[in-house]
This record gives sequence, structure tokens and C-alpha cells, in this order.
Amino acid sequence: MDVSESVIDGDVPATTVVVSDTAPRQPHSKVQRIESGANEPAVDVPPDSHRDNSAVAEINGCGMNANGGKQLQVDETNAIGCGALRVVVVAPKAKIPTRAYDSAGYDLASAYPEVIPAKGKCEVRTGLRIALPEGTYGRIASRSLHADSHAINVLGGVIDRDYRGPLNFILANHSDEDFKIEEGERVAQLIVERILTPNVVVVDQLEETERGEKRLGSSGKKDMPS
Ligand SMILES: O=c1ccn([C@H]2C[C@H](O)[C@@H](COP(=O)(O)OP(=O)(O)OP(=O)(O)O)O2)c(=O)[nH]1
Repeated sequence: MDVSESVIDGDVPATTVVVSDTAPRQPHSKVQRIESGANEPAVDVPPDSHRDNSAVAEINGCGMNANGGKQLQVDETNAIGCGALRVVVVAPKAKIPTRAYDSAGYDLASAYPEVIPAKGKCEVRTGLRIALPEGTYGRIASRSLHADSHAINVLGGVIDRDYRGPLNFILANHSDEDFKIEEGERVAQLIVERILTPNVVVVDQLEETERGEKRLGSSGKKDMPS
């Protein structure tokens, strides 16, 4: 996808820069200043900022155009309607989450170099803040590559739709060696999952089922030779 940036009107604040398939590139854009931590200065957006991702962006996902939510011409197989994943970049070296191939997850990169000590853990800062589409939550998951080769996995990782703080996550290193993370290295992925949020109803009894209270491998036991 040949992405370019533009300042748009409408749903998105005028100071917001979007990644879009169709919008012309603007010469220079001032990024919306937001409250940020000491390590997350608000940044100016240079013309080619989509290259280093120092921009505020709305990511094209689920067949919806980032440009004001208008529908893009999309492959029918990808035409599942949902709102955009909106991203504010607050660290100069932050990377906008992207999907490789038709992956479920948007890769998340660390905006800072880090070292996860052997048998230890570390908070990774993406330098981003996000707003998830209605009816979804975000789940930060390990990248299979790191889980397999270095026994790295994500702890926690539930991102509420209404959360507006820094998008950080905890990586645990279960191996015997320190794990170095380079600035800009993709070390996790964000999966946007649809959710149901039913009312909680207190009842006296629950309906009976075949499983009942059986658990912990009970379904396999009946097939085992005695
Ligand atoms: O890996 C994570 C986990 C959480 N959060 C943020 C987003 C999430 O919406 C918020 C709260 O997370 P969660 O609901 O898992 O934590 P809690 O301990 O239940 O806190 P709260 O009472 O604030 O919901 O913290 C992250 O940025 N990264």
C-alpha cells in the first residue's frame, strides 16, 4: 500500500494526520499536542513522517478508509465493516502498527531500546496512544518468533476501548539469557477482538449440562485404557 499523509476535516481533529490510500501528501503538519510522559515528547511531523512513523495516524483496517471513516474500494473478502484503529504518536521513534500479509495482529514496536533480564520482565513502551473501534478490545500477544526462539511472552495485555494512556506492555523473558530489544524492533502484536458485554444477572440456579462440574482433562479420560 502506498501510504501518504494528509490533514483532514470531519471526525478527526484538524491537527490529526492520517494514513490514507488516496489523500495527497501535505508539505508539513503539526501534530496534535497531547499530555505525555517525560519520555514521550509531542512531535512535529516532517513530510515523510509515515516512513519513521512520527505522525498521528488512523490506520486503515477492516476495509474502512482512514479518511473520515468513508468506505474504500476493497476486496470483497475484506469488506467487514468496523471503525478505524486510531493512533496518536507521542515518541519520535514510535512505529505505527502494521499488519504483514493478512495477519490477525498489528505488529507493535518498542520506541526505545530495552533489555529484558534473564528470568525477568520489562515494560515496553510503544510511544503510541490508541482508540479502538466500538465493540472491541485490544489484546497484546507475543510474536511467535520470540516465543519460540527466546521464550518471550506478554503478561497482561488487555487494552480497554476507552483507555487513552500510553500503550505499553510487559514482556517476560523465561530464558537464561538477557534479551535485547532494539529501538523500533517489533516485539509484540495487537489483536483487535470483537467482544460482548452482557448485563450481569444474579440467579438462584444454573441450567444443568452434560459437562456439569467436570474439568481438567475430564473429556479425554473416558478414552483412556483403564
Ligand atoms: O499490557 C497492558 C495491559 C493494560 N494496559 C492498559 C490498558 C488497559 O485498558 C488498562 C487497564 O488494564 P486492565 O483492565 O487489564 O487492568 P486492571 O488491573 O483490571 O486495571 P483497571 O482497574 O484500571 O481496569 O491498562 C496496557 O497499556 N498494557
